[in-house]
Amino acid sequence: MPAPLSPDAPSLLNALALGSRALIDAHFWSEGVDQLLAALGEASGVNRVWIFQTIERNPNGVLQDFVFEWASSSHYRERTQKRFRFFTTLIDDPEYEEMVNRRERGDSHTCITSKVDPGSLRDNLESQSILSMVTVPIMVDGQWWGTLGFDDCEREVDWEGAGLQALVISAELIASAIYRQQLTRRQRQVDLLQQVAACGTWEINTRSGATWCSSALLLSLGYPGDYARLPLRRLLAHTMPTDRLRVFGLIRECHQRLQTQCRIDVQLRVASGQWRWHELVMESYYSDDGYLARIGGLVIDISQRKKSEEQAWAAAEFDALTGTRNRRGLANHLAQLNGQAEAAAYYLLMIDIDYFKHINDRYGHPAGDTLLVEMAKRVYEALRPEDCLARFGGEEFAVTAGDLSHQQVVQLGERIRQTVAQQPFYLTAGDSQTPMMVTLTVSVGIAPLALTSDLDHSQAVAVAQADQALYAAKEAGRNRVVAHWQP
Ligand SMILES: Nc1nc2c(ncn2[C@@H]2O[C@H](COP(=O)(O)OP(=O)(O)OP(=O)(O)O)[C@@H](O)[C@H]2O)c(=O)[nH]1
Repeated sequence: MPAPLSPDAPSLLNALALGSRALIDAHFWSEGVDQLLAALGEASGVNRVWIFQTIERNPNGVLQDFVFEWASSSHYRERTQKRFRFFTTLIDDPEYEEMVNRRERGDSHTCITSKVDPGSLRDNLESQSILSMVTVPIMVDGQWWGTLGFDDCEREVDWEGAGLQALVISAELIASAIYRQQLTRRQRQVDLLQQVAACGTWEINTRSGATWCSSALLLSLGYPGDYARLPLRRLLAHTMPTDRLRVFGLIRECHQRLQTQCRIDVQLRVASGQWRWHELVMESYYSDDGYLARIGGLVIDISQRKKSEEQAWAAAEFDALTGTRNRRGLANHLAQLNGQAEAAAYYLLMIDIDYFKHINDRYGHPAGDTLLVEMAKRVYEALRPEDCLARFGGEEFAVTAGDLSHQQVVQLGERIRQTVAQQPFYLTAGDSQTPMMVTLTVSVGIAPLALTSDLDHSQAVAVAQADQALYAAKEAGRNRVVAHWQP
């Protein structure tokens, strides 16, 4: 038997150079792999170069798929054979098991069939008329992704040495092409997810000021998705100036506490030029000496959520018909005043439309609604900006006013009464196109309102007293103002 041949290392290196260029240039990474295998096959003179992808390793065997092949002639092609489609090789032979273990560890394996101990590995090689074989595992991210193999059916080749080194480099080139392709695919998925979820990712290097934004974020801010790098000042210009100061303040606070995560709601100017609410989730990265090195994180468009919250807040605090505050809105307004203002003299004025039932009976409920809206507008005009008007229910309104003497608040009640009574309201009822003139009057009851720490109680007292005064006004003939302190 002649001594085994050694592959020509310079030809293999040349093939490697050609193949690596193909891997970089190819539009699809698989085309690059095909070209690399062909270059290596031709340079080494073997009959077949192949790649098996590892699908699963289980205790009994390995499930693989035959994914790439180059053959020196069609006679040596095997990939098209059905038996190589997702095939399982049973581990029933120590030599074969050792070979699989080596592949899993990332070690290459060479063999000359005539020197392999009898067993399933040798049977397998002989059944394919292979005289010598070399396999190099393709390790992607530390995992046995697959195997690059060279079969020679005409020669016994000794691959040890420079030839094998070239094959190891080939497997690494293929592994990095696979890794790149996996990253690109994942990147695309992340981009899609960010677009669907209206969010983006960003990072700022605090030392250099260099920024990085995901393509979804760039697109939402009005830049092309592949925009190389936004200058920091341009990125900051997308943040509402007042919010920018809050962000800086929060970062400073986090830094002092060496806190790594924080969040804040800010308004960002988006592609349309509108300001939209976003949630900034920030992660700080510190260097070993405690220096803030990078800040990055998520930015999520929450404008829809903010809008719903505002709508819910408005629904909870404002009256849907007249647009004035409701009972809860008035209570919250008073609670806010209580937090800020000195406990100045405050008053509650209860305003009730006289004989409103007649209006509904005569002109219909929708006309009555219109009158309530118009009435609220008129009362509002009689008030000072700091006074608060609320619809308490039905045809009853309440006003809170502060910083007035007893006499002044009675004058305010009088002004409200007059503004309603002095000018008629105009209504269209039913199918009639001609507006009808309706005169209205209101009765007003006034009581002092103490802004105390137990606001619920003092408000209830004021409502009861103002109601008594209102009742007195109704009893006295309506269209009048009565204060609780008046005899
Ligand atoms: N159109 C309309 N009517 C309402 C609304 N809420 C309450 N009302 C009506 O307001 C009327 C109140 O009637 P009453 O409590 O008897 O009082 P009034 O007729 O105004 O008489 P006095 O208060 O005694 O002067 C009822 O007919 C209610 O149906 C509303 O939202 N829209």
